[in-house]
Amino acid sequence: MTSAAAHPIVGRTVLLMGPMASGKSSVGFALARILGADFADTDVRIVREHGPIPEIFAAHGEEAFRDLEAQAVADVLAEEHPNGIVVALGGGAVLRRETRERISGHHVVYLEVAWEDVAPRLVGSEDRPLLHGQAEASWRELMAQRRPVYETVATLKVHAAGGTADEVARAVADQLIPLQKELTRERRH
Ligand SMILES: Nc1ncnc2c1ncn2[C@@H]1O[C@H](COP(=O)(O)OP(=O)(O)OP(=O)(O)O)[C@@H](O)[C@H]1O
Ligand SMILES: O=C(O)C1=C[C@@H](O)[C@@H](O)[C@H](O)C1
Ligand SMILES: [Mg+2]
Repeated sequence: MTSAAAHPIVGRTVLLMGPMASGKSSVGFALARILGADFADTDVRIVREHGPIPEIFAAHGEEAFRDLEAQAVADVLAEEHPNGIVVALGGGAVLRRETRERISGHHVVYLEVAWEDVAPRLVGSEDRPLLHGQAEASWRELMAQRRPVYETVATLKVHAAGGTADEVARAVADQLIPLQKELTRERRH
């Protein structure tokens, strides 16, 4: 494990973004451990406070879910995390402009995957209402709409299917740390 004092990400906020099943939650948890940072998952916070995501979609619709999600992101960013925090976002969180504005200035890591990578991970998935039981067609359609947003918002893009979640987290850390060093050096000059 990298010691918290030894790496320049300490105290920073890192947000993980990407499509359903790209590994935001699993990689985020592992990355927080590597960085010695706190971890939050906005989907988990919403479920804890408001109940299962499919029930929120069914009872109140997607926009109501997006309101809760935008608030969850705002709340986590307003908290004090002296050791830094890794935040797993929901797959559609960056569709909201207010969220894009709030996260700008932080590290936003795009976990890039293809359908073929995530298909085995989505087998039997029942907690993703936007897939409507037609996982491949729905996932591909959402990606066609969202890829340009992900590409625009990302400060770092990482291929997220070349190994286990722990290995992907290691790859993210290995790219984030020099990036932050570079940013810190630029700010000093
Ligand atoms: N690199 C990986 N290799 C293999 N399996 C993985 C990898 N990353 C995540 N998984 C598995 O894929 C599934 C989905 O991962 P995870 O829940 O982390 O994705 P997510 O991006 O948070 O999805 P969602 O948008 O629905 O929140 C989980 O069962 C997880 O264990
Ligand atoms: O991609 C999406 O729009 C979603 C992804 C999940 O993380 C959840 O936030 C929810 O199921 C919606
Ligand atoms: Mg997740």
